[in-house]
Amino acid sequence: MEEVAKHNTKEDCWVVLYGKAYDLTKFAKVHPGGAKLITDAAGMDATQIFDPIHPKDIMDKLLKPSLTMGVVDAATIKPEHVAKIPEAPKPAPKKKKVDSSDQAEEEVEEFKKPPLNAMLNTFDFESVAREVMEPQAWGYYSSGGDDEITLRDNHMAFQRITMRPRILVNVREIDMSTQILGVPASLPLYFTATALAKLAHQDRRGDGRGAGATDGERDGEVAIVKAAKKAGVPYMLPTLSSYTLDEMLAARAPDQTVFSQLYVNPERSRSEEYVQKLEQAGVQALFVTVDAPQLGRREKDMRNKFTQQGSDVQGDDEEEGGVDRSQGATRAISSYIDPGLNWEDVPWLKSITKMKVLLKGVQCAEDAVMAFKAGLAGCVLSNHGGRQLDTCRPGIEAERGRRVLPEVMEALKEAGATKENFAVFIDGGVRRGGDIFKAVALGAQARSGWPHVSCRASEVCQTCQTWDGKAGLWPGQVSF
Ligand code: HEM
Ligand SMILES: Cc1cc2nc3c(=O)[nH]c(=O)nc-3n(C[C@H](O)[C@H](O)[C@H](O)COP(=O)(O)O)c2cc1C
Repeated sequence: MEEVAKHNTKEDCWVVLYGKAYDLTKFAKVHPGGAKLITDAAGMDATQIFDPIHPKDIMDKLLKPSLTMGVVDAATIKPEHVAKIPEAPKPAPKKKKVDSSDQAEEEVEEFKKPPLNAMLNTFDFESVAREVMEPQAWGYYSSGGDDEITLRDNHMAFQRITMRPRILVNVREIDMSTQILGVPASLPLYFTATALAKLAHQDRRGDGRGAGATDGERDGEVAIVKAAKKAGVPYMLPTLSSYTLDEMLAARAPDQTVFSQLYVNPERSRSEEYVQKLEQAGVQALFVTVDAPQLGRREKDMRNKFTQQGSDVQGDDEEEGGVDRSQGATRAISSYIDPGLNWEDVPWLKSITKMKVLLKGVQCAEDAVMAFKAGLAGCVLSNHGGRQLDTCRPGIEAERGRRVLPEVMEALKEAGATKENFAVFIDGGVRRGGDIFKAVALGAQARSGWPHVSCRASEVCQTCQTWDGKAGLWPGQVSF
């Protein structure tokens, strides 16, 4: 460790991860999370801060073997060598007035997490998550592209769709079970792929009880695999997971079927290898993400990081400063998501697997029809939860002149597609059961609900003010 500690500058940056020292000097400059996260740990053991974010095998996948400088003797790692998560400024705790006989005093009100069974919908979960998650992780989870117009509109579009009930229908027996791509599901819903699940389920307080953790566990995607089994719905494993693929697959119950999301790597052989592994493990369907060829600009998340890392948005360092850093990230992200992927690659995608291949991120009728004609198994109408290109239409949009799902369904029918030969899914803004109902009624086959919290109530006040004149809560929010 003494040897590693000598390489403790931006220009000469070695970092220890899981007992091995890596020379990250060059890699830091193209690191999608920004150089600072790595150079701040120069000469140190960064395992503690790395673990909640990345799978253990990411170095083997992305770094040249020559950058592994050697194995570090654990006995030589002293507490001062261990890089710690910087203390993030937490929002000031809420205060309440307490009347005493003399004067009104202010008392700090600690946030108490309500019991799980008091959280009834995703708005409730979001309210709690905002309080208990680390601000940096919350920034990553809750932010959308640019002005977050699409992010908000995704749910607003559901609110614009109103019910027209028919009466005197026998609803004594209700069965919501269905099949999603041949996989039985207890209701028409699957858990979609979301990167970096450990960020919401980690131990960052040093007391063994992390933000979302119950017994000091940090289960991330592994917990979602188990929850999907319990709920009887499929889960789409993310490519950019915080657990390794093997760990996620091993968490499955013997009879559990999962899907997988795929970001196509510019080195196609890497994707081929990944897909083969999925296929061998019995994964049923491959959802290729096509709406993120370049990284969306999440300004709230960026601002959050800068506040916490104490760097200047107009920073003088090309790699670390606000705008430049984000462009650095955009350049770097194309090192593992191929921005050149196009329709001519579809035959290749179909040729590398026997799994059903679908496109995730289709946003208009023309592309849905092209996917059908290219012989794909289906598509997800999605704008990536408003995290990529802002001002896109919500997949559920049904208003005249802006329609997406109804337009897609009509065009597909005209092109000869049927429920049996082409599946249409939808995601974005699904926050409660009624939303799933609306999507199914309009023709989609399943809704992909976000397994974590996904209503952006934090941003809602503004929206609410314009929407119903009341600041604060959406209808149905916080009921405890
Ligand atoms: C001190 C060590 C590290 C820390 C604290 C760290 C932290 C982060 C964070 C917070 C992000 C999310 C950025 C965003 O979405 O805005 C990120 C992204 C990323 N990092 Fe790291 N990282 C570290 C080391 C590494 C290493 C060694 C590699 C690869 C060998 C790596 C590869 C990536 C990749 C590919 C992404 C983009 C995809 C993703 O979000 O998973 N990182 N990193
Ligand atoms: C924190 C977060 C991470 C995500 N990561 C991925 C990802 O790695 N791959 C992907 O295809 N979609 C990703 N998505 C998009 C989701 O799969 C889905 O399209 C979107 O969240 C649906 O909108 P909703 O958040 O309003 O439910 C992510 C979404 C969130 C919120």
